[in-house]
Amino acid sequence: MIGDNGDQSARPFRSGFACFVGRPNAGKSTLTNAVVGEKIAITSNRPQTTRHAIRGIVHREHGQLVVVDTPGLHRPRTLLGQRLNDLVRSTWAEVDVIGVCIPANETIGPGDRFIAREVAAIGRTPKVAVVTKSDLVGGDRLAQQLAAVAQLGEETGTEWAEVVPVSATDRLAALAKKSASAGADRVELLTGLLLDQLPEGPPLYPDGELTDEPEETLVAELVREAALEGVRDELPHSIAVVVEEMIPREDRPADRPLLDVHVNLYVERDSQKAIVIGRKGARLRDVGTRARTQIERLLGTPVYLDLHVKIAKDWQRDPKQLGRLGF
Ligand SMILES: Nc1nc2c(ncn2[C@@H]2O[C@H](COP(=O)(O)OP(=O)(O)OP(=O)(O)O)[C@@H](O)[C@H]2O)c(=O)[nH]1
Repeated sequence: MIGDNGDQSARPFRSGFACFVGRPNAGKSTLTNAVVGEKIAITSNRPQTTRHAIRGIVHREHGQLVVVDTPGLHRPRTLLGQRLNDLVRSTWAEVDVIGVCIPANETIGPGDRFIAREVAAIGRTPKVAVVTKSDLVGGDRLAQQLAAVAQLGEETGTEWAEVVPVSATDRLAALAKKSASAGADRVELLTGLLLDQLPEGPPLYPDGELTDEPEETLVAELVREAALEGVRDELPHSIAVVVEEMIPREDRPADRPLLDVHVNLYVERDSQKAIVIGRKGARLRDVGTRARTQIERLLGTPVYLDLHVKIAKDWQRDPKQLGRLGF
């Protein structure tokens, strides 16, 4: 609102980058989606789901916040693991504010301390502690966790600019108009606090743009998300997805368009291929149906999804294959 309120109109426009860090499964991707208000990053209950630095863009009257989603930092066991860690560190060094995510329902452990120390070393970049998944605990436990997070800051030499509890899932539900709650509202509060930490500057992206990721990447991630559901052990890390082609079907009436989407899903071994495809192809059909629904929502057009499972032997350890698969 532009009025004659001196304070409001004098408020400078701020813009810049934020990232959420935290150990695997801390809720970083879900929080990115909740802050941006759209499904930009895929999520799953398997650790290390995130592989790409995906940006979501938040537009507010007085600022623009670009959220970069990074993988969780972890002990690298493969070349992919090493590259992911490098990606995380280089992202941290570039952003204007870091949100350190710590789940409300889990005791603070060595992983959180490791990350807090790493971010403390990044010097002057402001750090906001975000206590995620606040919906999973009661008020007493939440209060204890907030105190533990303050303590973590002291122990590791990290100076928290703010400590904020949030529920990203409640926020996403509220956005879908299903409910309202304090945890959901505090996502908006967090967004404001992050914006306050940004330098003054003009918008970095056009109004209304929610992400600068190419559509192909988002589509590939939606397919990977569908494929991850229900698979176990090492298989999630062995799945890579590449969109080969997206072309509008010719000879369709203008009011009934159809987009042909050709996707290859790579696994590392024959046995994994069999699991992904399932008995008589049942599992792959199911993955295709779920992915197609999400892709149609994202792109706003009916889609024909052509999904193939291929083997890229031991791709996680092979530099050439990593390159081809976009890492
Ligand atoms: N109840 C509840 N669950 C949440 C919330 N945020 C995330 N989760 C769940 O926690 C799990 C991990 O969430 P992600 O957002 O994928 O976590 P992440 O930190 O991005 O994980 P990596 O990509 O593996 O590093 C998923 O099952 C989410 O649904 C929340 O606010 N409340």
